[in-house]
Amino acid sequence: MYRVILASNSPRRKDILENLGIKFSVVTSEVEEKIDCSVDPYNLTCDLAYAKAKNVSERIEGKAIIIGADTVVLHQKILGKPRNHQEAYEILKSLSGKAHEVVTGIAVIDNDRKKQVTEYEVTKVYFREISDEEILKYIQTGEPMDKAGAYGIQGKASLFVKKIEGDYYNVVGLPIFRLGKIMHRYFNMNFL
Ligand SMILES: Cc1cn([C@H]2C[C@H](O)[C@@H](COP(=O)(O)OP(=O)(O)OP(=O)(O)O)O2)c(=O)[nH]c1=O
Repeated sequence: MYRVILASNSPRRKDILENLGIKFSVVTSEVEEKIDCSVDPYNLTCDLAYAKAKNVSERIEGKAIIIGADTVVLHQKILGKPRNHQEAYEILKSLSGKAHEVVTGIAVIDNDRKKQVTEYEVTKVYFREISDEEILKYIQTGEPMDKAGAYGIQGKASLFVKKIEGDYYNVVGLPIFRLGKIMHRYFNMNFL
């Protein structure tokens, strides 16, 4: 039986996988994430997800299936995590009243069979108009700072979301529908 390792520091990704009742361990990757806005954003998330999974696969002993992921928000440009409150304000202001994409790249590596699969998932998110006062109050909750696009749909930013098209879990950081398909199709593993 293969060990499953989640190569992520994100508590949200851990929660999503735990929800499925799968046995896995977490090993945080040592990849320093750099968002190069000149590259194709879909490839970027795949490359970063792969770099995280690969980094962990090189540091562990024994056979394992390693899962890495990377999430960005796309609205005119690639939006990662805000560096400070001012940037969080600017990002949220730009998302107000508009639709944007949340893209998560996912990489799965089987270190024994030297097999690897990388794909990405896109979810469209529609925000209502958000007033400056609401943006400032939201920033005070502390929610935006460790999240791509400066918001968490699973938290108080749910108040801003009119509708979404696609996988909700993809927005939270782990496209579970796609991951389930990859595991079944390429790694012969069934989460059910
Ligand atoms: C848009 C959005 C993002 N996010 C989070 C998911 C990711 O944790 C984070 C994007 O940052 P990532 O760089 O993808 O991940 P991470 O640094 O948190 O963890 P690691 O690299 O170790 O895997 O934003 C939410 O939790 N809710 C949301 O609604």
